[in-house]
Amino acid sequence: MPFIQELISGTLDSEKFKFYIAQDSLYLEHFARALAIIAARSNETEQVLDFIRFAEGAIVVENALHNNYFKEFDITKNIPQSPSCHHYTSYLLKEAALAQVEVAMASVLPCFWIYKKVGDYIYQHQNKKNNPYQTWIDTYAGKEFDLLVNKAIRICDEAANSCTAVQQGKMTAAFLKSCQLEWLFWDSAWRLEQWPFPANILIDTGVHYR
Ligand SMILES: Cc1ncc(CN)c(N)n1
Repeated sequence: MPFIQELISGTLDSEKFKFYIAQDSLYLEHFARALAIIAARSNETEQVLDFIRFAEGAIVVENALHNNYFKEFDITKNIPQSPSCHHYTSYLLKEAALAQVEVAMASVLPCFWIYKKVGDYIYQHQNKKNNPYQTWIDTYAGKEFDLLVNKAIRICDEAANSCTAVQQGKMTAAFLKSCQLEWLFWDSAWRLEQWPFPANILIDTGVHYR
């Protein structure tokens, strides 16, 4: 995707990166809540603990990185979610709350796995010289993130083993839906996606940390 290619070369328009970081920060808030709901609904103590740790990681580690970028790039806080961000987070929260918990687990798996794959790809092809997005690149290619992602994949595989073929089909569908929404999220940053309404009537239903 052009967003990824230009992140690699370091030529990405800073407005697009700022848009991405601001939206991703909103995404992470909701993603962490979805993980916490899955933790509460999990059937095994180990899974409860793992999903609580995943939720903590999304807030503490990933959002801390974003906060640094907020300062460095002077990004505006408290903006409303873009249409794609709103759609993706609403989908994850719906799955976390209403789907069979194994299906909910599959719906959040691309959030881990795609970032690992994309992170590794970027790391291997990166231009290290004066890339303004280096810290971002290092976060998702690191060993710690690798361990986290492998754990999320293992949990899903184990969960799938206890499911019927029909339930496994629903897990696959939820996984593929989130893969498409990950694609849409990058693409929306590239397009600087906006609602087709004037700014003064945009409604923000986000849950910002206080
Ligand atoms: C949209 C999105 N998806 C996944 C990740 C990695 N947790 C993220 N930061 N942003």
